[in-house]
Amino acid sequence: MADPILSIRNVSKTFGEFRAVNDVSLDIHAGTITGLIGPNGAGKTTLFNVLTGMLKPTGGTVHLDGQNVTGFSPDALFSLGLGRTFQIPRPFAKMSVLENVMLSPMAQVGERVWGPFLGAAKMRDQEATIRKRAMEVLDFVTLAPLADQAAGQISGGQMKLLELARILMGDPKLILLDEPAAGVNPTLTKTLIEKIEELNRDGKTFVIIEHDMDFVMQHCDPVIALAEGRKVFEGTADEAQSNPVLLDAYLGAQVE
Ligand SMILES: Nc1ncnc2c1ncn2[C@@H]1O[C@H](COP(=O)(O)OP(=O)(O)OP(=O)(O)O)[C@@H](O)[C@H]1O
Repeated sequence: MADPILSIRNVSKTFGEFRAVNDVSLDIHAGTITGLIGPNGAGKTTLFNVLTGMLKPTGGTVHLDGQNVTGFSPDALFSLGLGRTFQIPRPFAKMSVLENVMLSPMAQVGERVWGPFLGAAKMRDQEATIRKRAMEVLDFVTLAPLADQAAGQISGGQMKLLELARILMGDPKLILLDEPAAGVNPTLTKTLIEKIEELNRDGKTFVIIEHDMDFVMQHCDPVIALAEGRKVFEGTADEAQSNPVLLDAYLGAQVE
């Protein structure tokens, strides 16, 4: 098998005495949609926070495409092609949907790098380019009709699509989604899944935290389970559904 796009070795994160993530090792392979499951408090979001540079691990290493990126900042990781969305989206509520996408960190990186060297006309050109790209991305996630609406006024599901649009501005190769389907109506969930699968066919790799087991079993492979900070299962969706321990402890009635 090809080298993993993301390689996590013995990663731990403690808060005081409490081990939220405990010695987790796993590989994410390019082109997959990995489902990360586990009960509340298992450490899934904490692991995402470590992988995306929002928290520094207490121990262990993270390699992205073979490069040791342990402890890198979220900006640096985003520049290297790692995008993530949050369990609860936090758009700039008073700005328009389009402005939120135009403010994506990747567009900002461009501005930081080029801004001081560009004349006013070139800056306008660059803004036009960012605007055009933002509209394309909004069109892709089906939000183009809402481009001028205040981001605080769209639905929770539309905010999740907006988050996806923001990270797509950076053209990431690896996308981590934290509970994309939570609180989203079935129609928008369907749209979101279609977009994830389309992006995946185009070569993007996903890791998805999700409590909705139908979502995980139908769209994720492999499936990895955490419990009390540790990795307790790794296998295919079929194996997950027939694993007695997992079924009993983490999937329960949801699968039946
Ligand atoms: N900043 C923090 N300080 C102290 N404890 C924390 C902090 N962040 C998370 N924890 C604790 O770490 C544990 C793991 O939390 P985490 O949010 O990673 O779990 P999760 O698997 O994502 O849960 P959920 O499915 O409910 O989102 C929880 O007990 C949580 O209270």
